[in-house]
Amino acid sequence: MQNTLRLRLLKNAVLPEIHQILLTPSADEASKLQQICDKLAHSLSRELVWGGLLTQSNQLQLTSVSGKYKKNIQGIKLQFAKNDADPIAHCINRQQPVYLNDGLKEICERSFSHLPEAIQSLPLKLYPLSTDQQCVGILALENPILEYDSAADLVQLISHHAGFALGALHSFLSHQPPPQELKLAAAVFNHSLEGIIITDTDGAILAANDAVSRITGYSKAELVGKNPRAFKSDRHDEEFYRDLWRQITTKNEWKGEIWNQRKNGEVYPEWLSISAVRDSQGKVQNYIGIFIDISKQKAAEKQLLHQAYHDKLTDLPNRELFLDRLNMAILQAKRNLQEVAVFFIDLDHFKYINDTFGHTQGDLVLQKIALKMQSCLRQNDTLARIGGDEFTIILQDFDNHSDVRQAADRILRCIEEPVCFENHEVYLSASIGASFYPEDGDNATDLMKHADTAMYSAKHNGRKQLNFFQSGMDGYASQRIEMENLLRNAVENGEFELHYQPQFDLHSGQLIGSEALLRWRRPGIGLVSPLQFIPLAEETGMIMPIGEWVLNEICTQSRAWLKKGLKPLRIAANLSARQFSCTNLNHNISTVLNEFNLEPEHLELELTESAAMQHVETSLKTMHALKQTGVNMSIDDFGTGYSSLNYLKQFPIDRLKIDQSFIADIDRTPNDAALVAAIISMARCMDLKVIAEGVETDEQLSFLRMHGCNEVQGYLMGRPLPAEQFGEYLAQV
Ligand SMILES: Nc1nc2c(ncn2[C@@H]2O[C@@H]3COP(=O)(O)O[C@H]4[C@@H](O)[C@H](n5cnc6c(=O)[nH]c(N)nc65)O[C@@H]4COP(=O)(O)O[C@H]3[C@H]2O)c(=O)[nH]1
Repeated sequence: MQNTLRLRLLKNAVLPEIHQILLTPSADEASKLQQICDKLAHSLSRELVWGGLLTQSNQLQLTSVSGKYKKNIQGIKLQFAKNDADPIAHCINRQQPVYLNDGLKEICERSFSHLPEAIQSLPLKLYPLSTDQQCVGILALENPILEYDSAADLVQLISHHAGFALGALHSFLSHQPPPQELKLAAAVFNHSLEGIIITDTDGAILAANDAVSRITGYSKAELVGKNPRAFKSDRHDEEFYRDLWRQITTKNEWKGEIWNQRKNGEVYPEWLSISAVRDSQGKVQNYIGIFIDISKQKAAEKQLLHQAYHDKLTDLPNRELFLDRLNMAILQAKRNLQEVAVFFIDLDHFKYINDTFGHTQGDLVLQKIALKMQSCLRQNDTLARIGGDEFTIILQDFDNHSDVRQAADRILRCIEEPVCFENHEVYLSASIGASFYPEDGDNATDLMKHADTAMYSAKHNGRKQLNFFQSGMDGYASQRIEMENLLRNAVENGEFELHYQPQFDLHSGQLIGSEALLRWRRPGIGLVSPLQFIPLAEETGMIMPIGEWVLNEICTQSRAWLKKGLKPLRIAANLSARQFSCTNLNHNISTVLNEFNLEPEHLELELTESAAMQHVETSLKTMHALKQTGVNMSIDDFGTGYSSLNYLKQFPIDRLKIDQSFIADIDRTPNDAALVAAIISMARCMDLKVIAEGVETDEQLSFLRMHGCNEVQGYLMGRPLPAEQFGEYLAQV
């Protein structure tokens, strides 16, 4: 009873300590065995306890010895026979304790012959250190004296546990890389930039490296024992996690992007791979999660995606995104039986802004225009920039077409408000074309094409307006392309000619000049009015070579008439707004005058009021430069624009040309009569000459004379004539 009690006490005291030794993380089997020997020698008061481990060459090496003769025994390798007659082989093969009455003498006597007789013959009991599958060594204890004999059970239990633990460690080590590699693996684990988490099968974290703490914000102490569920964000639903675990169970791993939460609550994306670690029986032992924080990559990816679908200058959606949204809008409208409106917006004469102020300022203006347009749209309307000065809009959820018209009017009005930048103020306008789903097309391509066609029609009809697409406009678009091609060849093919219309002094009645008016003699068609092709030539830039041809032709003709002995005559040339904004215009004019040896005062440049007033500051500079060349200058179509008198005073011009629309109605519309009278008196005050064009009747002529108009031009006095006929006319006057 006493022995049983003592044994129980011993068991309670010794077993946990032995377990502690066995579970302490260490790969050194001999040292664990040594600690066990020491513990048993001390607790059971034995003079000799030793432990031997089986070597690869099948010897038993006494790696651990406790007791007085430790030094003499430790390290000895015992050779033993394979059959059960050898007690060591018996213990190992049968996995049973073996009692040695004659102690060490019974095993490999030669190995211990140097020891004192008392030790050599100390009775011993050998216990196998074994698992079910294999034996890794032997634990030997001085034979228990009788009173402690019952401790044999305890020693057997210990040897069994030790055998199991050492066996497991042995098989682990035999599958592991050598210690140097183990150290390297540990270094990789600790210093890896990837977060590495090892959990048990319940998901409790057993180990986490520094990167995990850095990424999640939890300290290592906080992490151990925690379930990675703590990192869950609300970005994924339960099905996502169910699917994740389904994959780990069936495919042993899951890889993918996941949004997790840091300790501070911040949700971030990570690239995570979770693998299940299984034992040789395929049973899951652990889970290993390896992840990297991809928030920076995600941000860069987002940025790239944004750039791919947005315009760099205005940050508005670009063509790709616009088409994508339009397709969506069409699908939605199809479902809800609704309409979609598409606007194609082109700024009128935007090129002048770039040409005049430079591209940087031009870009600034575009940004301001984009902001303005955005401000007059609803939140779910899409505004995109699809090219230089081209914008497109998708409108949804409107009741009728008049709502769409109102939206377009709002846009037109806000574009017409002055744009201020640095010390400048510019006035712009736009032309808008609109098409509707399903009326004008059931797909994005057709709707865009038709809105574009409608926009060209708006330009053709005088700009600054909205035109809805109509089926006949298709023809207009193809006509336009055809016309553009024909115009391109017209200069080269010599299809242009100039007609000259005389201008007279109203008081003396003398011929004082002429205006050169362009005609296009289209093969097979005949003469085409400039009104039919000048706007297109302006738009496409074709006006530049055409304008150059006109100036050259005027000079050639003047020289020819002079050569014929005719009196020199002032000839007025119409200058397009595009030509006027050309930076080396004054140089070109001087060159051509020099080339033909003509006096500059015999050339007059007519600039329309709207072109002159468009960029007044620049106009002023250009006009002064032109004036330096000695040519005359006049403002054409005066009265139709919005001249600022303040600027007008500063323009170095010689005459104002009153637009023929006022002259036509002088005798019918009192307002026009009053306006013409006012223009004449204002010009007089400003010391400018006034010429009235489109004079067709004697009444108009009398009115102009009565109000002091200086010069006149019109069918009443003479129609425009081809050069040859005009030469003949000149010869007569
Ligand atoms: N009803 C009526 N019309 C009269 C009368 N007297 C003259 N006209 C017409 O009025 C227009 C006057 O030219 P504009 O105002 O400069 O208006 C010109 C001018 O703006 C432009 N244009 C003509 N030639 C050129 C050119 O070489 N370059 C440029 N950029 N534009 C040109 O085309 C416009 C139209 O030219 P045209 O068809 O030749 O038309 C001419 C002329 O034929 C009249 O008594 N009654």
